[in-house]
Amino acid sequence: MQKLNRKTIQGIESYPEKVLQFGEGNFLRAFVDWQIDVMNKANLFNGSIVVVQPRGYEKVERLNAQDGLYTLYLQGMKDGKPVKEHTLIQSINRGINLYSDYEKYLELAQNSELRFVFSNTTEAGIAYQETDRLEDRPQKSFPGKLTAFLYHRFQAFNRDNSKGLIIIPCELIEKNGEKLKEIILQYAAAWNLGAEFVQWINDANTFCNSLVDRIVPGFPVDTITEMTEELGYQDDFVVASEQFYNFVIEGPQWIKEEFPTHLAGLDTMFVDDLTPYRTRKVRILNGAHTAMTPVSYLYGLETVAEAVEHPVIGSFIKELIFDEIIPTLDLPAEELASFANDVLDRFRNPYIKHFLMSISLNSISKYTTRDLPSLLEYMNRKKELPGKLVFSLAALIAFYKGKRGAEDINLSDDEDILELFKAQWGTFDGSIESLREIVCAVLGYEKNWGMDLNSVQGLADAVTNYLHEIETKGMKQAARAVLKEKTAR
Ligand SMILES: NC(=O)c1ccc[n+]([C@@H]2O[C@H](COP(=O)([O-])OP(=O)(O)OC[C@H]3O[C@@H](n4cnc5c(N)ncnc54)[C@H](O)[C@@H]3O)[C@@H](O)[C@H]2O)c1
Ligand SMILES: O=P(O)(O)OC[C@@H](O)[C@@H](O)[C@H](O)[C@H](O)CO
Repeated sequence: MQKLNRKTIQGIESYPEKVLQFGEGNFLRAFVDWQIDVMNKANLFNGSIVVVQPRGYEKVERLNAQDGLYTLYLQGMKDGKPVKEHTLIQSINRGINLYSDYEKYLELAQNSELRFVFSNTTEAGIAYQETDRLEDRPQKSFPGKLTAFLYHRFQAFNRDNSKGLIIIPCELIEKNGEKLKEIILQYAAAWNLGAEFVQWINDANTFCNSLVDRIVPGFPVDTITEMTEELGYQDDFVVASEQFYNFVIEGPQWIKEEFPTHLAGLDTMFVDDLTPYRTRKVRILNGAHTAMTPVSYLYGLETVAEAVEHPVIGSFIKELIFDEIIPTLDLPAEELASFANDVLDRFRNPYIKHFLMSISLNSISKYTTRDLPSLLEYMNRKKELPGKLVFSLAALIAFYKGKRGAEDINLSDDEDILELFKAQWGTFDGSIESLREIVCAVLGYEKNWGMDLNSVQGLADAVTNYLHEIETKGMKQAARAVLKEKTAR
């Protein structure tokens, strides 16, 4: 079988390099790079992407072996009909290995046609790293790397304001653009880059906050053999995604002239305030994902679709969304219900296997940003605890015991979180008192929750009771019981 690259596939277009992208991951390839490919194929953007890997370099080298080409499978409902299609994405021109080719990175900073920066470095990526220096090749952090790039550009073009960039981070954190800019200015101060550089960052560059939405399970492990036969080439970067997408960019309307998604029939939105879109998406879609994962996995299920279609777990998820998350949001009820129903349909997508284990990564911090605000707001509004949200917190603590029956669970989270759970579950003697101690220690881990959750009235007791039920009766019985309850015990 021939390998995918620009020699084996004829007629691949090349475009001037207009975009620097931090991240070679599945999501960006199925989202931003796809949108740029759609615009290029409609002769509307005429630009290609240079990818740098935020950490390491192996993937970018492997992507270069395919000359940046890869296949995107889009599978799901499109205009009301189930559609499964694939397309060869040609928008990535090359990747740069920052460890061996840092000079090429600096050369790119001198390219006058370069205009955009996109990134997706996970929720952990937009962070200041005190040890980063301007002289490092490369800096450890993504914002450190970008600051060095921008400083080189500022010098190369002699402070020219017309050579600034439009910077659109896609990380799922609040005010991602503002946060990134803040850290760049922090580096500018720490590295003594001068007031003129700070002025140039402020005047010449446009930092946008953004919200992204598309379910991208990534490399289709279970169907790659049939796909390879269908494609007729070997592609190590195939990415599978749903059809649905939503890209909301908080930034000036003039960006549309340079990034004309609307002319290509893409409904990417440019808005003044993305807060309502973000809250709705993070609380309903991501909140449901994070809350359903430990419950469904310990129930014995593997994928999101199995969970939503399941008679018990499916009802659990619906009640969680409609009875406990939606009542804490301020958008019109009909709009929220329609969004939630669409989300449930997306979860049911029969074409893609979205594994619960892949969603489970960093679940403890995800619960803080995606579910805890709903739990606290519910308590604030109704003066009682929401049963399913509390139950899912108990299920999360059970999940972090690291066992599903005799099977080990491959937990993936920050070292301190894994240590906390290991130490706590290490003390478990089978009694409810010992479970209470575990719960109190977890709820008291302020570093994660941003507060001591033991101060939420009744929460420690309710979590302990649910955890006791999960431990003694098993998830199947415990989940069935919680369905009948309106509030937490
Ligand atoms: N896959 C989806 O459905 C989807 C949808 C919307 C948003 N997202 C977000 O995108 C992020 C990446 O998802 P993906 O599916 O592309 O995963 P992936 O594993 O394919 O890619 C992860 C990317 O993040 C980088 N990275 C990982 N840890 C990092 C760190 N500590 N600092 C800097 N960079 C780091 C990796 O180098 C890689 O580029 C996730 O955090 C997720 O929140 C994913
Ligand atoms: O990608 P994560 O690990 O941050 O979260 C898992 C899912 O909730 C997430 O990927 C959603 O599928 C996505 O946010 C949909 O746009």
